Amino acid sequence: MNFAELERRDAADPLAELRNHFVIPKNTVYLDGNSLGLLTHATQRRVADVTGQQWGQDGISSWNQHGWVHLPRTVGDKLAPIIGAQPGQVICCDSISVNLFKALSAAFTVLDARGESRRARKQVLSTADNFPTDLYMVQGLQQLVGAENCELVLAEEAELLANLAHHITAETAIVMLTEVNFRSGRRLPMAEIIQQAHAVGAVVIVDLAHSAGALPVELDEWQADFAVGCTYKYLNGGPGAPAFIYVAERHLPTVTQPLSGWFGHAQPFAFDATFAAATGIEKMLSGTPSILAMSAVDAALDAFSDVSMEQVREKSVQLAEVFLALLDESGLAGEFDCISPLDSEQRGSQLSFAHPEAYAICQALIERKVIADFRAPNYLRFGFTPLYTSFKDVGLALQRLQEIMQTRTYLEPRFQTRQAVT
Ligand SMILES: Cc1ncc(COP(=O)(O)O)c(C=O)c1O
Ligand SMILES: Nc1c(O)cccc1C(=O)C[C@H](N)C(=O)O
Repeated sequence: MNFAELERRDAADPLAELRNHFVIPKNTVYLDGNSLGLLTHATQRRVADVTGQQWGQDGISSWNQHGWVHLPRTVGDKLAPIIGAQPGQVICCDSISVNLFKALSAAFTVLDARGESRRARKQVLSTADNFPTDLYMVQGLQQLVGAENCELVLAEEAELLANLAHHITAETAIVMLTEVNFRSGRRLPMAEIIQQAHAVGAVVIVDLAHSAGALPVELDEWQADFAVGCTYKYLNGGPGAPAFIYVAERHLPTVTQPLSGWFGHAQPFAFDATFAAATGIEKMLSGTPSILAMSAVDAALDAFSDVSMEQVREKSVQLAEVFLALLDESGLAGEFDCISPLDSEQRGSQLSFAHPEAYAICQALIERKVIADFRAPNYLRFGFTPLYTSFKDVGLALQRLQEIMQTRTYLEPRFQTRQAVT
């Protein structure tokens, strides 16, 4: 496949125009939207307006005048269709980690409301290579409430998939899974998993960090109980942008969560000494929303207003398929062990490869302005963001990878020294 063919694909791409909504770093092929999405022009303008006019001129009256006080819900409702949720079930706040703590605690209250005994049903099932913060949050809750009330149980992903019924049992309280694995890009069959969990009375929390904005998600249709996700990857909300939490409507009247801050109160501005939770999704809020960061997310979501997630998915699959075809043509496929499923149905919007020199190759790519990333111990990840990744980008990435491998530049000492944070 030559560059003429890649340019032909770009010309025929119905999403191609969306790239113009983004600030694309100069001469750069950006394949790291699975870690930090690019800035949109709309966000740049909004942040200028929120600082210049709203905060700068209208000041404190902006809480009402510019709807700051309702922003978590406004952004939640805007995000809802992207993750297959009817409005009123999603709210933007905090980080995934904090939202997981709230979701885990709330999930136990769903079981309490059914009269389940914590001691009989205390297991939180997850996968051993889930993103660590997810596991850490369960460990933190376990420490708080005691191992007799909450116990983290880990399964190997492949073993779990091979026999759901063996792992999800009457002792399982909560199944807490990330739909798309951050290392391998493997996508779990969430509808099937949720069905099995519900069949044995367990509650499900889905982490959508690597799904939201990258592929169609159907939380309502799946009958998911809770979900969390971030907005800084495929939703392009910006570094440290606030996350989101989904609670299925059927649970909203009864669930409670322990981080009962005043923004989760039914009447925050009554300043009552006693907590009384809001009745809707606002009950998942804790403290004051981060308005600058949340405004950035709000504006970034406009990029999704005229596209369907099916279109996004179709392009994502094509980008990855072109990447794999070009890798094959380059003769490098044998050298890079693809740890992502080769069946596109089973993966998210990234490809990951194991290579003993993955770190150095990644650094050499970055020097040539192909932004990929490295994950320990030896994985090279390439993320495809259909809103701004072009087919030509994929061709350029492969061309530069080929140069690096042929000239063995990655063996130069400067690429070999690992930085503490990548
Ligand atoms: C699956 C997953 N969950 C959680 C996180 C992080 O969550 P937080 O928003 O708390 O930093 C990440 C990435 O940073 C992730 O990939
Ligand atoms: N959230 C991140 C951050 O604050 C700094 C650096 C990277 C990240 C990430 O998002 C990592 C990401 N979840 C991953 O898949 O590796």
